Amino acid sequence: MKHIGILGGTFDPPHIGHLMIAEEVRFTLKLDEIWFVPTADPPHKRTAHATSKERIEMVRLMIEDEPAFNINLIDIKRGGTSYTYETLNELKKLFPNDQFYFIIGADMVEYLPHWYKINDLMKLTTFVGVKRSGYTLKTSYPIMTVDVPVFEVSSSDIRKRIRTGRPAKYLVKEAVYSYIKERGLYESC
Ligand SMILES: Nc1ncnc2c1ncn2[C@@H]1O[C@H](COP(=O)(O)OP(=O)(O)OP(=O)(O)O)[C@@H](O)[C@H]1O
Ligand SMILES: O=C(O)c1ccc[n+]([C@@H]2O[C@H](COP(=O)([O-])O)[C@@H](O)[C@H]2O)c1
Repeated sequence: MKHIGILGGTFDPPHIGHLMIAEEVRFTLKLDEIWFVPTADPPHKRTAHATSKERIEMVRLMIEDEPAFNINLIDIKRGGTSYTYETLNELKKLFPNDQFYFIIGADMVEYLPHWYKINDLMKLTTFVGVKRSGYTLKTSYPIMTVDVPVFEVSSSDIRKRIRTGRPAKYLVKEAVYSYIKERGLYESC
């Protein structure tokens, strides 16, 4: 049986906050692997600015040096709104012997009451909440928490920085930054 951490996200773009929480949770819970799962349409925010292909490529570039990190395209292949209940149902059918830990930042912990079929979803996975500036990990749902350094980095701030010509270079992996610049991503969004 493998213990697998899932980091679902829009990854528009993927940044060092994602890497940091994935590595802290992997280490603390002694997980075998972390799977980065890019969404098709995110359930609670507007569609991504970059295309699915671009977001997949950026995640690939971000994790290429890390053998314990993988990308899984289950949400993008299913298409439509990426409800985690559906993702976990599919994963449990495909990998019945493995145990999944769904990693979420505190903003998503606060949003848990609004998740699709949340009570059924709670039976399919263990949620692992991590701190995020401006949000609390207090919830009535039975989640685990892992202590992480608080990094204020967010994809929306990175997009805004690129649009307004402020520095974003060290908020993403070098290869991701080069990809963003080569393609001119986020310059006008
Ligand atoms: N700096 C961070 N610290 C802790 N958790 C984070 C951080 N950035 C993202 N996360 C978590 O990672 C998951 C995927 O995040 P997502 O891809 O939506 O990035 P984001 O930075 O939250 O994007 P945006 O700013 O566009 O909303 C979510 O559970 C989110 O809470
Ligand atoms: O299933 C839901 O209702 C639901 C609501 C909000 C977020 N999620 C999932 O949480 C992950 C992080 O979402 P986001 O929008 O912060 O990138 C991603 O995998 C989403 O599919 C899922």
